[in-house]
Amino acid sequence: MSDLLDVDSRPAPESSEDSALAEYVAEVCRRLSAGLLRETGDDLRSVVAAEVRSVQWALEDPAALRDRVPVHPPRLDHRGRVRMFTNPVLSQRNPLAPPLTHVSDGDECEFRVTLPLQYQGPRNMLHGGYVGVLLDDVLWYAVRHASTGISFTRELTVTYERPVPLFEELRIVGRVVEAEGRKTFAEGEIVAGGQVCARATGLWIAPKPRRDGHGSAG
Ligand SMILES: CCCCCCCCCCCC(=O)SCCNC(=O)CCNC(=O)[C@H](O)C(C)(C)COP(=O)(O)OP(=O)(O)OC[C@H]1O[C@@H](n2cnc3c(N)ncnc32)[C@H](O)[C@@H]1OP(=O)(O)O
Repeated sequence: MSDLLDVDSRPAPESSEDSALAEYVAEVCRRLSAGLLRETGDDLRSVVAAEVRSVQWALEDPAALRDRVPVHPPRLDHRGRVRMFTNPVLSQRNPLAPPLTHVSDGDECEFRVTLPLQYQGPRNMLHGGYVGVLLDDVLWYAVRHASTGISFTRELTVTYERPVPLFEELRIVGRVVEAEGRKTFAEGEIVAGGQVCARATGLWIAPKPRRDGHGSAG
């Protein structure tokens, strides 16, 4: 993940081992979610027992996760407050996030992900609402990358051209089309197997400057 999403460079107010533990437990939660939706009977019990054992193992042997470098440890903001990266699409520490892998910035920002069962809408296809969530986040990121402050999504139009598949790698791409004052227009798409499955266009607006000259977001 790019430094763009770091709140500050000050050290995380918890040990690296604890940050690694939190991200590991989030991974276990993701596997458990998929297992609960996939398995029944004895297989379900085996999956649950195996994942509970893996958390016990990580808790009982602090050295077990020594080689893992936390991706999103908590940070301190400029007022010294603890800031957790909670984003439900990108955060390694949030079990709700797949999370996406950041591939590149530049004229286009690109992320990749292979989505498991818990994101299913129609059989083997991504839920349409989550298609919008992915595009909102990646287009927001492209806007953030191209500008100095934080903007909020004002308008997002999604066109569903073909089903977005689960269980295969997706490319999610976003780019800025035009910037004018507080407004930034962006567009992007989700691509699977070389085919565009969904497109989005949208408008992001930076909050009005406060009287002290700062934006009101963040
Ligand atoms: C650090 C790590 C963090 C990491 C955090 C990672 C977060 C990722 C999040 C992904 C993105 C999100 O989900 S963001 C969350 C979802 N979005 C929201 O909750 C936003 C809710 N809406 C709002 O708060 C507000 O509407 C704002 C702030 C967006 C804008 O309010 P405002 O500032 O009062 O806007 P307003 O004056 O009406 O409009 C500004 C200008 O835009 C024009 N305008 C308005 N709408 C349109 C339109 N559809 N098309 C053209 N132009 C328009 C107006 O005419 C005006 O032009 P002119 O008169 O200036 O010419």
